[in-house]
Amino acid sequence: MSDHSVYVTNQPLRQARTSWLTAVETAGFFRRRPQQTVGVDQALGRVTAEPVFARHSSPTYNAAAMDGIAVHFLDLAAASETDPVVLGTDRFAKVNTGNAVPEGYNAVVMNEDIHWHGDGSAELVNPAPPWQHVRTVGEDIVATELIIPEGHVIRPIDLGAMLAAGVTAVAVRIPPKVVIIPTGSELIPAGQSVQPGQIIEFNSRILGSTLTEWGADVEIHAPVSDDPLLLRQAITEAATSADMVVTNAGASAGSRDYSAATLGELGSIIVHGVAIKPGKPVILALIGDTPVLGLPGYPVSALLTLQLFARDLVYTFLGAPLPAPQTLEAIMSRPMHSPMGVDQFVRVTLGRVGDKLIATPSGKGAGSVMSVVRADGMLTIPAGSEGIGAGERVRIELVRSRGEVDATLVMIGSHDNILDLLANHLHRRRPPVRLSSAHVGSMGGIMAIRRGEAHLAGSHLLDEQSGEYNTSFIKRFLPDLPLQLINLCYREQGLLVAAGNPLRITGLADLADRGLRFINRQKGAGTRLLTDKILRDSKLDPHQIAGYDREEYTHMNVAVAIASGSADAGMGIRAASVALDLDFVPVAEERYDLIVPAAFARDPRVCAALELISGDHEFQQKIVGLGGYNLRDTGVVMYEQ
Ligand SMILES: Nc1nc2c(c(=O)[nH]1)N[C@H]1C(S)=C(S)[C@@H](COP(=O)(O)OP(=O)(O)OC[C@H]3O[C@@H](n4cnc5c(N)ncnc54)[C@H](O)[C@@H]3O)O[C@H]1N2
Ligand code: MOO
Repeated sequence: MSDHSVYVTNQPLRQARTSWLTAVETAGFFRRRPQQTVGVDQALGRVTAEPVFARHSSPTYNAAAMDGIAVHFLDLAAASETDPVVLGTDRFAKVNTGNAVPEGYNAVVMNEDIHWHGDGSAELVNPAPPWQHVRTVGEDIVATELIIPEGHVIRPIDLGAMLAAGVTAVAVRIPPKVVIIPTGSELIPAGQSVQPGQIIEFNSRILGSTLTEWGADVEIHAPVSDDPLLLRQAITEAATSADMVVTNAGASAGSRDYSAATLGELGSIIVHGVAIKPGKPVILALIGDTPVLGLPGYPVSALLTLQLFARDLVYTFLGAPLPAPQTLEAIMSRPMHSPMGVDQFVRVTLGRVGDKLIATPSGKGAGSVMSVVRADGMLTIPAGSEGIGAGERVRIELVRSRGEVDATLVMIGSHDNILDLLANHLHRRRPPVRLSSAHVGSMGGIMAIRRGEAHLAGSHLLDEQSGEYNTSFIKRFLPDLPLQLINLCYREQGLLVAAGNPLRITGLADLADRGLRFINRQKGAGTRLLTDKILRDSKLDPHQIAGYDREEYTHMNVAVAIASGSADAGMGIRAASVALDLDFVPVAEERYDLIVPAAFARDPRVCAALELISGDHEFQQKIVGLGGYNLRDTGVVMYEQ
């Protein structure tokens, strides 16, 4: 193996795409375009390689379009209510819908318009225009007519048109064969128990299914461990047998990242390193005339770079048109910083609140699969921009339909485990309602309501002076907004500790005394205020608590930190301890309410949520099953202004 120092450049995206597509084209990749003939029954979703013309007309004969009698239209020319025409049995023929209209006839009269005489003759009171109720030869398709053009993705209706026109086989493109090679010694197959340092191999399925959706013929290679010889062997074989190869991971400059060195030896590297985030270390190479993409290991980086650099290749190889992106203009709910010189791709959720379409980042980190699961669209912050300000207009490329976006209920504020239940029950309704919930703490929710960016906010802010929940904060921060405060639940707050409470933690004082590791919630979270109140009540200084500055955004993130041993205790709801089999030291019961602005009280999405909360017994039983909830006031209006 040659010198392992790898030089990752930072090419602008546009330049990288141009060099890549030019190199692939020059190599002759797009000239291959193999084709085959398949039966129409096998043709759904395939791309036509040649235009399809009608072999014969449809209908192939003049067909009755109604049940009735075939007549000669001239015989009825003089018919009227006052002077009906009576046709003898030799002047008409009975026909059913679809029957051939016999020679000598050129119109059909419906049964409903015939008065039958006892001798079998037919009395008619209306004239008939020529070819009335007749589907004439070629009315639908005329022999030799173009049915579908070349480069067309065959749909169910196209199959019918081809068969109707006598076409039983069709020339289609052979899809490009793509071999995906996951790499990394840490990868194990899904379904096995995972040891520390091991990663379930799932990227190949994201990448493979995406390629399949585009029309490629995908083969997934078994994961190759970080061994340059094995990698070299796998890539060499794949490049011989496939039209395109995708390797995954080992793309950057780590001591076990062999992709670039291997591809450099086997072929030529066109690009290594693009000024995008995520996805920077992507490698674009050619082995002979076979494109090989070395995608970064992080799932979001891998998917994004596949979209940026493989999609055009698959569609062009197939001769199919690239689907046009669907875009929408939205308003950014919070500022997004972006490094200069880098095209940054931000996954966002969208929600229509009042007359505004609000975009909110759905999560960050190139390793966050859920940021893509949740996303409704993608925002690109171009290289020349330092970021987007809150309230700024942005153009979003949709990954979901507008209908789904419009059916989204936007809830911003405090996190509670009930929200996952709510999301599922709302989605079960017909028509479904999608819940987009951003967990930014109770104060964050109140502010989102103030800016008109959420339909609902969950809040559990205790006013220490009055001992009341939420009302004083609403009066202060939402003074002029007509709204209702509706109770969702009472819930137990306490210290989440490891199963069995091995450290015998009884309260925050134990943490201070024994130097145990705490994990906190973010500023503005109701749970954070509760922690601070308890510290004050117990005359403890936050500085005495190790980990006071370590912040998480949800109860479940606090719980998982304790379950994984990275902290000894954290404040949270009982349901989070139940969910992860932790122990729970109760501290307080608190009230959790929903702020419902009057402007949205009749919104169908809001009504659906409120109906579930206050009226659905099964839903309420599920809440109780989570542990630590009391529903004595659920659905009750606690305050109104
Ligand atoms: N010193 C530097 N470190 C890193 C740089 C850099 O420029 N200098 N770049 C960072 C960026 S940006 C990215 S993106 C990552 C990508 O690096 P690799 O392509 O070498 O990927 P790995 O480190 O091997 O893996 C990253 C991550 O993804 C997991 N993974 C990999 N394959 C799969 C799979 N098939 N299924 C599921 N998960 C997978 C892997 O286990 C790692 O956790 O490098 C940064 N570092
Ligand atoms: O490019 Mo990496 O994908 O930013 O994380």
